[in-house]
Amino acid sequence: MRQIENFIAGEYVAAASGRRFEKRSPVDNRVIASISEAGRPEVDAAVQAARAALHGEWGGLTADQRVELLYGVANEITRRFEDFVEAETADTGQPSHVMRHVFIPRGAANFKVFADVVKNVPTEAFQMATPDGAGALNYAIRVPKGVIGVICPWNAPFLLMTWKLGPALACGNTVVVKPSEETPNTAALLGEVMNAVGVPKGVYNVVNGFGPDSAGAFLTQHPGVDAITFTGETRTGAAIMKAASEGMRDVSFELGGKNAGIVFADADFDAAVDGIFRSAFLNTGQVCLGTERVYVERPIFERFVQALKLKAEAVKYGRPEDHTANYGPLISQEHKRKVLSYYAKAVEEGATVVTGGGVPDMPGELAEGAWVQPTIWTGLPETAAVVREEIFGPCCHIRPFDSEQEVVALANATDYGLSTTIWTTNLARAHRVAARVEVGITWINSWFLRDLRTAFGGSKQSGIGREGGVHSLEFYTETRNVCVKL
Ligand SMILES: NC(=O)c1ccc[n+]([C@@H]2O[C@H](COP(=O)([O-])OP(=O)(O)OC[C@H]3O[C@@H](n4cnc5c(N)ncnc54)[C@H](O)[C@@H]3O)[C@@H](O)[C@H]2O)c1
Ligand SMILES: O=C/C=C/C=C(\O)C(=O)O
Repeated sequence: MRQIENFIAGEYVAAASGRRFEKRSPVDNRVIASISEAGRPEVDAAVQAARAALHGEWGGLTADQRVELLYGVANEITRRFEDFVEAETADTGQPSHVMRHVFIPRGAANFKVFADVVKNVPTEAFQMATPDGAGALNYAIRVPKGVIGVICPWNAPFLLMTWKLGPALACGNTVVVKPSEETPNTAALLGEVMNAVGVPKGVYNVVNGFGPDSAGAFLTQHPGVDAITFTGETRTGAAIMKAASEGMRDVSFELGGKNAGIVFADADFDAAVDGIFRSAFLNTGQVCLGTERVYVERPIFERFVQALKLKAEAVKYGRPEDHTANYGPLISQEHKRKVLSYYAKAVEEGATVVTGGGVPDMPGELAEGAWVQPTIWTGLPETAAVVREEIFGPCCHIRPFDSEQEVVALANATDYGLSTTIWTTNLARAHRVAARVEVGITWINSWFLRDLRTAFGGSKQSGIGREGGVHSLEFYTETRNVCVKL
């Protein structure tokens, strides 16, 4: 069984309280790790270490020197690729080939892309006239914001953590990370990488624990934290925003979604079925950008439902290292209970269960894991709880539509606004609909195709702010204007 400690000022340390909690495997519910739960003293020490690093060697580095170090971090992640794959699959139970091809490579990319952004982005300058005719010159300088609190979810732990660390460190900040209690492994491993590469002590710190009355709350309430970046549930975002209001600390939030997939009758049918299948069921539906509401134009509705059903019924359950498997368990027993409660609610609400709706028959010790069937419903009104609320499981409701106007209204009738995926071969319509859907991220004839230079974030209750490319600089730096009278 793995022992996971906190990582403070370059050292792995257990909490003074001696408190530990257990991590169970999603695959078979075995206890696989014991984790030290940081209390206020450890959070305090981590924030102080991060502050000291800002004023120490790290703060004295040039941008070029930081960029070199971050390239070193990316290369060391690549060198230890299999360790990261192993750590992430242990935590999430997802197929290792998905980790190998999608999630872990993004960890290295997240450091490289933001190193490049910081190296290449210009700062603004404005010349202005003055009454004496000599003029003045304004120019901007960017400075790091300071100590950043980084609060992470469990669904794509390494990708989502490094998506914040890359720009935070490239901009010269220091960080204290609170990984999800469900997925502490890769954050701990990254400490070894930082030390191996020579990132100064205190730049990267990790405190483990839960949210309320634990490391998450202690960190977000800590007055030594200058800004907080958070990915997770909208409800948690509200609690963190409250904490951040004390001291007027800035926040960047990537929150929940109830994303719509829109399939027009003229779409490339097989590509649309494949795309919606991936968006609903990749990572067992635990993707913030995933599709839980599917709208299909009436002429192809029945055929589409049948085709998606066939694919959902063909998933191969199995352990992460089983190369023939393409579908994993949910993250935890707790999440399994939540998803199954929605499966039951859908039936109570009068859904037609096209496929799934329960727990698969798993052999041997896998029967103890957090497995649920991929599930498709039809026939529910838009007011049904399973059509309105984020379930974060492998399920979707499919409804027919008759016009472009109708489907835009349906897609927008939600408090969330993270992403959408539109399938059509009519380009003019694709652009029209994309402009009218109230979300931060729209994919046309694709899904989760990521260019890390683009703006990423949600509208409405799906988030505050945008990260990605130069947009990340808005959050991770403070812009100062200098006005020089000539
Ligand atoms: N918009 C995006 O980019 C994006 C990406 C991935 C996941 N998500 C969302 O994340 C959610 C799933 O992740 P989750 O269940 O881990 O989310 P969560 O909100 O339950 O937990 C996220 C993190 O916040 C911590 N936390 C909880 N309460 C806290 C508090 N009061 N103060 C400080 N920290 C606290 C948790 O310990 C965890 O580390 C889904 O809603 C999903 O849509 C959004
Ligand atoms: O589960 C959510 C996945 C989010 C993806 C990103 O934040 C990203 O690709 O940068």
